[in-house]
Amino acid sequence: MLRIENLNFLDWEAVSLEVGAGEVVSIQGESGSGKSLLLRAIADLIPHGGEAFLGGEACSEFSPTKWRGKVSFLSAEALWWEDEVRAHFLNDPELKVLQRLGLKEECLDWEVTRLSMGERQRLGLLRMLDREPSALLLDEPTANLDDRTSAAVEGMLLDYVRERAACCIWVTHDRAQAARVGQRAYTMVSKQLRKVAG
Ligand SMILES: Nc1ncnc2c1ncn2[C@@H]1O[C@H](COP(=O)(O)OP(=O)(O)OP(=O)(O)O)[C@@H](O)[C@H]1O
Repeated sequence: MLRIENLNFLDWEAVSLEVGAGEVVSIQGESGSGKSLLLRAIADLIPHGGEAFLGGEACSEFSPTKWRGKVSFLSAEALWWEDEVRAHFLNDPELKVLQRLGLKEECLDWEVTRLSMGERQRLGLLRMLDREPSALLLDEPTANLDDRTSAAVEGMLLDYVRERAACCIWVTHDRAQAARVGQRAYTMVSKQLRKVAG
């Protein structure tokens, strides 16, 4: 379980939330309402008060790198630090996995600079799953994708959550997607996280 206790950042109201193993919680909200900041605070990427726990262990008991390996934040604009795509992976993704997401086998040999936004987004997702996180913090994971590829990404993420009993928070602007993927739905309004359904 991912448990968030009184997590606060900037002047947003403190957030407390539990996400069970194999559960997806969706978060919607207007642009600039603080959804990304919340995910970044949970991933310990920005200064915050309160605490997040994974399986009963507090974030503060982990090194930042270890915590982020277990509780992974996926931004629509993931950062790439090596020139070549392959260098970002611990294990090369299987061909059938690349094909499922509509990626070419040779894309692992490409320079990061030649990737389209959608290719970056899908490879960023595979890079995250390669590290086998226990919790996924997804910030608009299908933002740059066409409908068919978006469905493939959605399916892969939901398979991972189910098979690994991972905890997942999924930020999206797509109301239909929020209803499809989430067992519980929240919205960020007036600097508060409010439950809307489920
Ligand atoms: N260090 C900071 N100090 C003050 N305000 C900040 C800081 N970092 C971000 N903000 C502001 O906080 C607000 C929330 O940003 P955030 O990226 O979380 O929005 P969001 O809900 O994810 O939006 P979008 O849907 O457009 O991605 C924005 O107005 C942003 O400018």
